[in-house]
Amino acid sequence: MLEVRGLTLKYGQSRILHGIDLVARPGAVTAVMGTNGVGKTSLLKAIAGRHPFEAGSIALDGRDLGPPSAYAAARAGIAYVPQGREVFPLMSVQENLESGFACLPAGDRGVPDRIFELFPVLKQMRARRGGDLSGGQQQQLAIARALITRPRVLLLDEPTEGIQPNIIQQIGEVISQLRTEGEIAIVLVEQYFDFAYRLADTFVALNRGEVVLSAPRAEVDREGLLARVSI
Ligand SMILES: Nc1ncnc2c1ncn2[C@@H]1O[C@H](COP(=O)(O)OP(=O)(O)OP(=O)(O)O)[C@@H](O)[C@H]1O
Repeated sequence: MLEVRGLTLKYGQSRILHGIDLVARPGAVTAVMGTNGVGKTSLLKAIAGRHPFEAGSIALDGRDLGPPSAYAAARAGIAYVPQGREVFPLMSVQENLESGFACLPAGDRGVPDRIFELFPVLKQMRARRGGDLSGGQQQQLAIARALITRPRVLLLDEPTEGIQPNIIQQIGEVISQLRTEGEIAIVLVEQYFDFAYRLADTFVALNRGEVVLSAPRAEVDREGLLARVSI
């Protein structure tokens, strides 16, 4: 279980996150929602060790992750799929997948068949350069690369952004499968409301760097949530 407590984060003198609490459980999708600029990406970056935070703590299964470090977070089991995907354009699909090995012990450095079961298109395109894939295929590659690390937490930053509907559906199916398997805590930052609403077990709504709603699905009214996370 991922536990974020009292997280505050600054860019220069501007405080962007003000004491965020968030819990994400294995086998559940925690959707982090809110309008542009409320701090969703900053929160994921902090959890992934990509940006220092000012105060607060991040713990995985009761163990504090300590000072922010992308490598330490990845080693601990936190995988991050950034907004914009960050696929290496000149490297092949296979090489992009293998770049996920960096945080794994040598004995675990193989691409499991499971990855190609989840994303069959990547098997066909193994030798193709990352930059030559469509946006949707790149998004699938970015998720696959994150799963290579056998994470306990999967952070997804706007996985549907700029992607055509049939691939959005496939990505939704993969997220559902991962949830059903129950091993991974999924934190989904998403502006496509219906996509997030369909998948999420818990909703966390942010406004101006603060949590304004945190509730399980059963306690959330769709229209009320939509009003809170829309402009
Ligand atoms: N590197 C940075 N330096 C300074 N300010 C930043 C930086 N990155 C983000 N910000 C600011 O921090 C605030 C939160 O940004 P963040 O990207 O976390 O929001 P967001 O909710 O993910 O937005 P979006 O939905 O548009 O991606 C915004 O006001 C943004 O302008």
